[in-house]
Amino acid sequence: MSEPFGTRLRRAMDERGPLCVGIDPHASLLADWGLNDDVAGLERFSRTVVEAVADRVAVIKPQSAFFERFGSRGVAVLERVVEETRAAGALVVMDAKRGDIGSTMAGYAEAFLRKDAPLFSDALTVSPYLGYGSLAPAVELARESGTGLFVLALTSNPEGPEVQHAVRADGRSVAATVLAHLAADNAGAEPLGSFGAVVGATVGDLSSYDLAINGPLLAPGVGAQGATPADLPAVFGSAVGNVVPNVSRGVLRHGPDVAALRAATAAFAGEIRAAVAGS
Ligand SMILES: O=c1ccn([C@@H]2O[C@H](COP(=O)(O)O)[C@@H](O)[C@H]2O)c(=O)[nH]1
Repeated sequence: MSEPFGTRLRRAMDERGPLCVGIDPHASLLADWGLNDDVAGLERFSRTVVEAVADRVAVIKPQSAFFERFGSRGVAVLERVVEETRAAGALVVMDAKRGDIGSTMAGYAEAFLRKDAPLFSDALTVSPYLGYGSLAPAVELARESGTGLFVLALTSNPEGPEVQHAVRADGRSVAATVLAHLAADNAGAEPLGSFGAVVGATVGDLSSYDLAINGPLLAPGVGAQGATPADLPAVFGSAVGNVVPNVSRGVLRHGPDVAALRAATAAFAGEIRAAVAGS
């Protein structure tokens, strides 16, 4: 049986720090890097990021949307990015935000979490808004293949609260319900469960939420969306040690120079380390 994602992630965070660098090849970034908005530009951009940082950060998060927009040739680039990232020692969290009825969810799970799949990743972002139970096939396959999930709970965008803060008949919010399901799926896991939540670093006061899910908290929003590493202790409180902060554009805007990408990554990593240590 494969070593669980949560165990591998904890080790990677301890060895390399918790920073996750996102690969988000926006058309505007390709232009800023002097690249064409085509498959060759996509490939050069993504593989430069892998070369610059995959040997030094715990996690790389490719944003599938920016590869899918080029069709099958873009997806082929994504396959190479996944392979090269893992070869360089970083874990891959595929940000594809999949979610569907259970029988279809099984197909999505096979696409990303089955060991011999071309896009086999260490973890996948998923949406629970067809009901957390619809994710069961992905939870089951993740357990089998030693992979993980990051379930959208409290997203970093301003539109999220209208759904996520909605209160159910039992008085509990939708997001709190997602967190409670994750805690149940992570019960008894050591040192960390494999089923994480996406909780934006921009969301502000989380004191009414129980973030003690015994799993990782993927925190987008640092950098371009306005949150800073210094905000993390106040937002996540005692759960800050399980936070995996994601920075995409905040690092990527320093390319295409590899040394500059590395310097930006090191600066974020240092600020995050200092913020977490001082909390
Ligand atoms: O709540 C969420 C969930 C996912 N994301 C994704 O993270 C990155 C953020 O990129 P930045 O350039 O650092 O803003 C991007 O891929 C989003 O789709 C998120 O921002 N918020």
